[in-house]
Order: sequence, then C-alpha cells, then structure tokens
Amino acid sequence: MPRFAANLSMLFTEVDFPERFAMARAAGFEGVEYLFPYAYPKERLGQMLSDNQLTQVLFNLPPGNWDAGERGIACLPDRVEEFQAGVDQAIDYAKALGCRQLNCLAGLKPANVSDDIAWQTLVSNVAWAAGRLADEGITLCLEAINSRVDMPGFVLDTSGKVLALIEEIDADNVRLQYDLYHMQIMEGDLVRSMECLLPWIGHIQFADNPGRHEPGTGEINFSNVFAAIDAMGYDGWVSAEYRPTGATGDSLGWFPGKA
Ligand SMILES: O=C(O)[C@@H](O)C(=O)CO
Ligand SMILES: [Mg+2]
Repeated sequence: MPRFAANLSMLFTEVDFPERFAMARAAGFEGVEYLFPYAYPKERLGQMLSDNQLTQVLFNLPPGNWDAGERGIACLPDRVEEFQAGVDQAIDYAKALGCRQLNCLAGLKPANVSDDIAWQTLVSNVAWAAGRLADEGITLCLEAINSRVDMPGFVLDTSGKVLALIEEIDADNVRLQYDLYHMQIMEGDLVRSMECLLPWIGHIQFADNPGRHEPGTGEINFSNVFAAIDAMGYDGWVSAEYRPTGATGDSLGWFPGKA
C-alpha cells in the first residue's frame, strides 16, 4: 500500500491542533501535513513531531490573508516582495521540521490583472522560489485546485496548467501536487492521468467526491486507485486530506495502518 500521511488541518479536528499529532500517531500514521505552520513556533512543532515520531511531509508557503479569502499570492504582481519573504519564512520552518517539500498556492486571479500578467508573475515567482529551495534540497510542489466547487478563479486549476508551468521553469525541484479530489472534479480518468503524469508528481492527496469526505462516501474507487498508485511505482507520500463525516477514527476504514 502507499505511504499514507494524515492532513491535520482536516483530520482529527475533534481535538485542538497540538493534540492531533498524538492522535495521528495512535491511529498508525507515520507522516503528517497541514496547511500552515506559521501560527506556532517552529521549535514547538518540531517537538510535537519528535515526541510522536512523525515525519513532516509538506506544508504550504504563506498564502496572503487566508481569512480574508486569499488563496496564495504567487500570481499577484503587486505582492512579489511579500511572496519572497514568505518563501524565506517557509524555508526557515522546513529546515527546522526536516520537511522536504513545500506547496505553493498560485492564488486567485484579480479581475484587474490580465491572464498574461498573472501567468508571467507566477512563472517568475515560482522560478525564484525554486532557486532558493534548491539551495536547501527542498522540492516546490504546485497543486492544481478545482475552480468549480472550492476555489473559483484559482489560476492553476488543471494538471495541464501546472505541467506548462513546470516545463517553462525547467527546474528539477518543481513538481505537481496531484490531489485526487480536485482532479476528479476537473478531469476524471484518475488512474490513467496519474500514470501519464507520474514523472512530474511530487505529492498526492485524496478525498472522495462529491463532498470531500473519506473514501467510500462518493464516486472514487479507492481500493483500485491505491493499488494503481503502488503498481505505477509512485514512492512518495499519499495524504488523507478529507473532512470526516463523523469522528476521524470512524473514517479510517481505508487505512491499513489503523490501530
Ligand atoms: O487541496 C487543498 O485544498 C489543499 O491541498 C491546499 O493546500 C489549499 O487549500
Ligand atoms: Mg489538496
């Protein structure tokens, strides 16, 4: 089976964030991810990881003002300085937490910015970040996020757009974050797509669709998909990023490491 990780921004939310690490470990996970670490001192997060023998699999670059609806600033021409400062902050946390992959949220395109300017800003920011991360041996992932249900206006909403960006930047440490939930909404044909995209995939996440809940609540055949991920030779992490319909513990029927 794939190497499964737990997304602590969505799983185990029945307890406060610091307590989710122990819950994940008790359930059998060896890796965790979450949206953002920045509200906590890196030393405290490092302690929670080591106390529970957990690997920090991934987190996101600072996204701008998340609570105000921003979903990344990498495509915003008037926020380049802030983007670069965010990359440096993320590197600081990643080094402290031993995290080898960061996700860059491309952002929502403002109405007063042209497609071309947003794209050129994104290319230039990602190229700059890739250079900084390469110096630290860190991979930069770019996630394709659905623009139909969750993030209308998100600049990178298909795997094709992420691939075009990766090709334009041409750096070994820039990879696609393939989230099965978003890709089911936007593209479908999940197994065949992952087989084709495999050389560029750096990280995988999943939830069922519709609803973004645990496997078995929607239309994706997860036992087939997980078997195919193994068969195609993907050896990275596969993170559970879904909202459990009930208690998290009751949603883990898909997880072979369940205690
Ligand atoms: O799929 C998602 O929503 C996340 O992976 C993310 O990082 C941004 O919300
Ligand atoms: Mg995701």
